[in-house]
Amino acid sequence: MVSIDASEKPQKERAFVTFLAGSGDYVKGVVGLAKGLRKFKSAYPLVVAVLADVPEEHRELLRSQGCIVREIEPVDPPEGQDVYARAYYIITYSKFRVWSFEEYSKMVFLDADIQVYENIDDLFDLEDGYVHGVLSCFCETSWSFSPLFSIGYCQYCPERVTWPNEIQSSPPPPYFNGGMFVFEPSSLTLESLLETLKVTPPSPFSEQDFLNMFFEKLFKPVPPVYNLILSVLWRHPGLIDLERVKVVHYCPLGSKPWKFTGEEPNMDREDVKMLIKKWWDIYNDKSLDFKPKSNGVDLKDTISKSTIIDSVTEPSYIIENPAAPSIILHNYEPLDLKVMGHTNSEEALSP
Ligand SMILES: O=c1ccn([C@@H]2O[C@H](COP(=O)(O)OP(=O)(O)O)[C@@H](O)[C@H]2O)c(=O)[nH]1
Ligand SMILES: OC[C@H]1O[C@H](O[C@@H]2[C@@H](O)[C@H](O)[C@@H](O)[C@H](O)[C@@H]2O)[C@H](O)[C@@H](O)[C@H]1O
Ligand SMILES: [Mn+2]
Repeated sequence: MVSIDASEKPQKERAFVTFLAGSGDYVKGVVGLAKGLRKFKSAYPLVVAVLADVPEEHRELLRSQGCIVREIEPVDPPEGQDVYARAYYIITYSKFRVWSFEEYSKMVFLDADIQVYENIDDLFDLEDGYVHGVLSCFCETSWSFSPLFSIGYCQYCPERVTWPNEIQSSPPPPYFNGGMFVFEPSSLTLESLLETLKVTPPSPFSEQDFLNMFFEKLFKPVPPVYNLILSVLWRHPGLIDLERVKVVHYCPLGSKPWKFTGEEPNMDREDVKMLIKKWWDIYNDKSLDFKPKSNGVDLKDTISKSTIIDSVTEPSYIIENPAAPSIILHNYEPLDLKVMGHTNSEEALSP
């Protein structure tokens, strides 16, 4: 019997992974994310889990930007009334398929409406056996269905309200935003996710609610600079130092850079306009386009990308000279693995 000692066992790779559905403009988000990870010299590739409805032209565009495109089966939403905060949240359960990518030892999931503004490879060194993510803010009206919203509770300022006993004896467990999480792929975990989903009714934030319930005992918060939900800027002024933010999540309605008009509430803020421009600067930076190499020869010249890139309409929104961010707030320490020892939201949020 041939034995392979640990040193010979092929090291599994690490990778970032995102999710893409439909033939719309989210593909621009993935192109931007691929270029952002390249800009900040990430050591790991970007895998894109695509549903069958993503057109070949978009898949080719993503491959031309160095992405690893993997088609996944959709995950059907649980039986029950459609209660989603946004109608399209019905498709986001399909994110669960990323647990099937067992050729990777560790993955960092990033929504397609996320951009990185620093290298975040340190996330891969977080403790194994847990799901790591950034706490959600409960202050947007998208949370108005929740009693937490009614009493004004938010994880970003837990001391703001005294916890009324009539609701429950203590604040809820930490709850993370489903746009960024660190996990280890496992087909057993995927099977358990899917089996549990069958007996779990739908809820407003679909897969995000489900993942928080499923991983309640295995979730460890990381500092908000690793997934700045844009609305935290106006819901909690005085909390985040924009200069130190590593990841921006363009969540709020109207904040998707590829369809930004500046008309929705808060979209006329100088800090929002600055972050939209930062996104476009990366998206439009041709020096960040993927340059495949073979035997050291730059194959870029042999791939006629112009026909592919042009197929994605050029940016419809450019802001000239937005003001620099006017908010200088608490500094967050860069992710220090010792921080990973904390077990509650207060510790995770403490500067
Ligand atoms: O038409 C769509 C809508 C959503 N998504 C994917 O689903 C994620 C979650 O949707 P979104 O980011 O819009 O939700 P939010 O974070 O704004 O609540 C997106 O980032 C994409 O990765 C997609 O690919 N196509
Ligand atoms: O399907 C549920 C979605 O729930 C999350 O979006 C929400 C959530 O973050 C709320 O906390 C915000 O208030 C809201 O604005 C934002 O849209 C994830 O970003 C997204 O990837 C996905 O999981
Ligand atoms: Mn998102």
